[in-house]
Amino acid sequence: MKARKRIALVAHDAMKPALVAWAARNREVLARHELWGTGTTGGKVAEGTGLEVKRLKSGPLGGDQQIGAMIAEGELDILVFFSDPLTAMPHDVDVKALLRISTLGQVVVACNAATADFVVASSLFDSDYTPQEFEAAHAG
Ligand SMILES: O=C(CO)COP(=O)(O)O
Repeated sequence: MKARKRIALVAHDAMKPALVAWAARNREVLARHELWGTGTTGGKVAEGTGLEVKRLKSGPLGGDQQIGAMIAEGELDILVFFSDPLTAMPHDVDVKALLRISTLGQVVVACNAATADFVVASSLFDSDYTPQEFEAAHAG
């Protein structure tokens, strides 16, 4: 991972205000990185914060899968995904697939504001940390 992180922002409808509020609170930090988002989330974050967000398709229409494909290609470092734990989603399989490929791809995943705050506060966030180098440094 390079110092300039490639960050995907995704939120289910009930969680969009919380993600926009989180992004606004961390606007200065996020402005130094490359931001991607599913369609509606990306639009709301851009509108609410003035940050530049590259928008993919809406989640239920393939946006989650597009983000998953980027992760499979090694094109994203961090996924901030405020999922709704209280509502059944028609595209639940896409959500599961996205979290699965994120786990496999060593992507940093934050599913709520508490974790997202820890991620941006980490000393690793503004470093050239890579999970592979970290493992090598701490092996045996
Ligand atoms: O459904 C989503 C994630 O599963 C988010 O999609 P939107 O940002 O287009 O609402």
